[in-house]
Amino acid sequence: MSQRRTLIAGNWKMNGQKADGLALAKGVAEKLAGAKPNCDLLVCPPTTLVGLVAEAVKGSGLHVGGQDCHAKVSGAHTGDSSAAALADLGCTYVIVGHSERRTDHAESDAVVKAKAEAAIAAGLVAIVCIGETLAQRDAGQTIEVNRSQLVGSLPAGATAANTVIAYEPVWAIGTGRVATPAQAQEVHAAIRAELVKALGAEAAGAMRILYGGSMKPDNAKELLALPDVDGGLIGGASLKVADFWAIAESC
Ligand SMILES: O=C[C@H](O)COP(=O)(O)O
Repeated sequence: MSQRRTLIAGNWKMNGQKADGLALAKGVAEKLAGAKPNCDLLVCPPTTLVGLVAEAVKGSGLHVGGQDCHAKVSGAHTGDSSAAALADLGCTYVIVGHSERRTDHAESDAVVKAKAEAAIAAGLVAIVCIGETLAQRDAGQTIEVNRSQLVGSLPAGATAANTVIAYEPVWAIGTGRVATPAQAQEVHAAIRAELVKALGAEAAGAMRILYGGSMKPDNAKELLALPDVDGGLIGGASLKVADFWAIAESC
């Protein structure tokens, strides 16, 4: 049996305002009060809602996370949020290096690594995202691209307790085109092998690697059953209580 506890993480992205965000978070927390799925559950609302959501679900067992943090603790960085501030609001996780941030904000592996290190220093678990584009996959570069992003983005001092890796093929995000189980397992196994080199077999064996990219209730069970898939980072399907819960129940 895997020593890794499955993590089902919802990334709401830039969706939700007070009323619908609260309803969504409370809806998931209420489900959690009635039944305990065989996984950890996390929601990552937009920064504008993190404090409100964290207060609303306090004590429910539902984890709350940020979608990004700055690498610095404080200072003149207009519009950014520090990892410490997210922790202060009640977050226990933060996503770093999502492909949308790598693209929209030109975040390099070095920036992502620095953000992950800031997250860990603030006591958060860093969810470090990597993944290839369709052009890179078509060019046969999938494994090398993911290997290189992983090595460049992995925080110093990474352990299974403070770091989670999320493999998100860019071509599968928000497209409805999910990776096949064989495609997902191939990359997850390659990531695990690279983690063994970087951290040793024990830490690598215990570290969770999530799959993200059009994970839905109808494909989650098959993906989550793969030997090196330890959970999901879910966008669209995390915006509906029923869909997110159905995925959690397939753990
Ligand atoms: O962070 C989540 C991913 O980008 C997946 O999004 P999606 O489930 O809408 O494809």
